Amino acid sequence: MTARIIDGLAVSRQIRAEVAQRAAALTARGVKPGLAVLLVGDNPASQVYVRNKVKACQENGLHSVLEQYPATLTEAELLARIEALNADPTIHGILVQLPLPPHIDAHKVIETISPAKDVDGFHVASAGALMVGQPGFKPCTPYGCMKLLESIGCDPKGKHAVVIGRSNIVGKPMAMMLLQASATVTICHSATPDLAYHTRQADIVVAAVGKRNVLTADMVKPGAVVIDVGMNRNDEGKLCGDVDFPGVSQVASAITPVPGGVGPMTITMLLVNTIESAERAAN
Ligand SMILES: Nc1nc(=O)c2c([nH]1)NC[C@@H]1CN(c3ccc(C(=O)N[C@@H](CCC(=O)O)C(=O)O)cc3)C=[N+]21
Repeated sequence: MTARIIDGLAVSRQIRAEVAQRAAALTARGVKPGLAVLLVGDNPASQVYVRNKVKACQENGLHSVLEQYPATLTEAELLARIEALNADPTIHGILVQLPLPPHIDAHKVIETISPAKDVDGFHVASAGALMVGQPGFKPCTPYGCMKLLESIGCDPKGKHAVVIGRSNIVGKPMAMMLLQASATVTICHSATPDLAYHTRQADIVVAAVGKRNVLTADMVKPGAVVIDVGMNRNDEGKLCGDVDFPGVSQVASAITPVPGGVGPMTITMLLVNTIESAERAAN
């Protein structure tokens, strides 16, 4: 079997077109959706990411503010900046790019963002809302993975989904979203003794570890759907995921590539959350 490749760029384009329409409608009503992106320090990868986020806003009719601060910014200064943005009616979403310098407590920073503007979905209130099935912002990466499943007509209901990785920003919320969609969910992680035992039973596998070749062809049930959240570099310095793509695509029925899979969806769902926030503010 050769798997269908799930095109994250194409799905992104479609959702971004809807975002642009909603942004235009809001703007016509006098509410231009606005995102503030805060970057502390000069991590080159972070600079590329935040620029891509700002660009995506511009392309789809959202207002964005990029605030760049030196690594010497104090935690108190950052918290004060967030408080000001919480109170700013032109801003509907606040994103503080991670990682933060070690002298700043990321947890404290995230908890200072108003849950109403937490478009990353990282606040404990957002995590709690997801857990109990209440409205709140969903973390963009797993939310994007759900949209990718939807795009190929894969309904998790009644399926066995295996999530590899238990991070607060991907693994845990991914498992919650799949559970909400009525999948039977297994969460595997670094202390799972026999990962392949679990993945071989999965109808859906989501790999979110941050390590190459975590999932190989022998670990996948024929016909399974495979979502690769990994972002790694191979020996040639090329971007690659957690999944052995050439091998697994011979066994799976559908698979996301890296790049061009989950990555673009993360930014797309950030736009969706920001629009959602602006719509709530306008109503
Ligand atoms: N507060 C916060 N929110 C985030 O959402 C957040 C963050 N901090 N810190 C860093 C990670 C990483 N992240 C990515 C987003 C898009 C791509 C993306 O578009 N990737 C492209 C390729 C990009 C390339 O070629 O380098 C793709 O996979 O096709 C990747 C990574 C968001 N993050």
